[in-house]
Amino acid sequence: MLLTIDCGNTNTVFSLWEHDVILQTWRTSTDHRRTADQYYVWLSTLMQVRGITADIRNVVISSTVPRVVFNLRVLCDRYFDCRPLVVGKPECRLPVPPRVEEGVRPGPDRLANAAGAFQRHGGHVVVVDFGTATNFDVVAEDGAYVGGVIAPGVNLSLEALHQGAAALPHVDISRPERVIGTNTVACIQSGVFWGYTGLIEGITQRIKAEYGRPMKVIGTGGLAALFAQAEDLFDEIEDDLTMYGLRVIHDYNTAMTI
Ligand SMILES: Nc1ncnc2c1ncn2[C@@H]1O[C@H](COP(=O)(O)OP(=O)(O)O)[C@@H](O)[C@H]1O
Ligand SMILES: CC(C)(COP(=O)(O)O)[C@@H](O)C(=O)NCCC(=O)O
Ligand SMILES: [K+]
Repeated sequence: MLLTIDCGNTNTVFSLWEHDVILQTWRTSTDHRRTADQYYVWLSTLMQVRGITADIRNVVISSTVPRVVFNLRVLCDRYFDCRPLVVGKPECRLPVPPRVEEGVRPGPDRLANAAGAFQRHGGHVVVVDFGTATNFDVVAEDGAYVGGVIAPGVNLSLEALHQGAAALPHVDISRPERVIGTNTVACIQSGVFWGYTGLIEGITQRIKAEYGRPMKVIGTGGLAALFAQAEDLFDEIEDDLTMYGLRVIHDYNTAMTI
């Protein structure tokens, strides 16, 4: 069985695949101090709860936090008896290499998104990925990741307001009906929700204008659905896009070694 691991700056997500479908997905906070043994106890307990007896033999990792990769490698070696494919490392080949400036290392999450988006939609795609950062990943006609935009993430912005302004409380994101807030919380929610709606609209429009061809806009990450309520921001929402991209990269590497 294949395990795909998407480690972001906030959360680390594990998806277990049975053939072409994701059987289960589990999420834990990202912490580079977590050991291989801790991961395994956590993962095997969750599998037991679901009655899954998995024979994991293949693992693919995308990590935007380099430090956690060490313990994830130990997990694979000690418990799954395999060497994981780590996206961004030289031994992990990509179906289509990125076209960016010399020496730039695009986030592995962005490379996985590009691989997944190309497989599903062909090229000419913008992926809007709501994580710790809000990323826009541009995928060209041939499937190459060709760059994009990195904006501060929604929760990071909310947290920054709280940290930086003594009188502003911590607020959770939600969609306010009105733009003009009549209390502090409503004002913050409006600023962040409608502010990000404008950011997504504005940046996708500018990307399309610069790219010069019609493009599909795919939203992914936990908050995509919330923003989709606001306006017509996305052509599709695909929560599993990064995981699917990891699977595509795995299949490509397997085919190359046969
Ligand atoms: N459905 C949701 N509602 C509210 N916040 C969410 C939701 N999904 C994710 N988040 C928040 O969005 C932020 C980014 O989440 P995540 O996608 O896990 O980021 P990363 O991939 O960078 O680790 C986190 O602060 C997380 O708590
Ligand atoms: C922009 C990111 C921090 C987003 O990561 P995430 O929000 O998923 O943790 C990540 O893609 C990254 O570290 N990128 C490296 C720089 C680049 O992509 O150009
Ligand atoms: K991510």
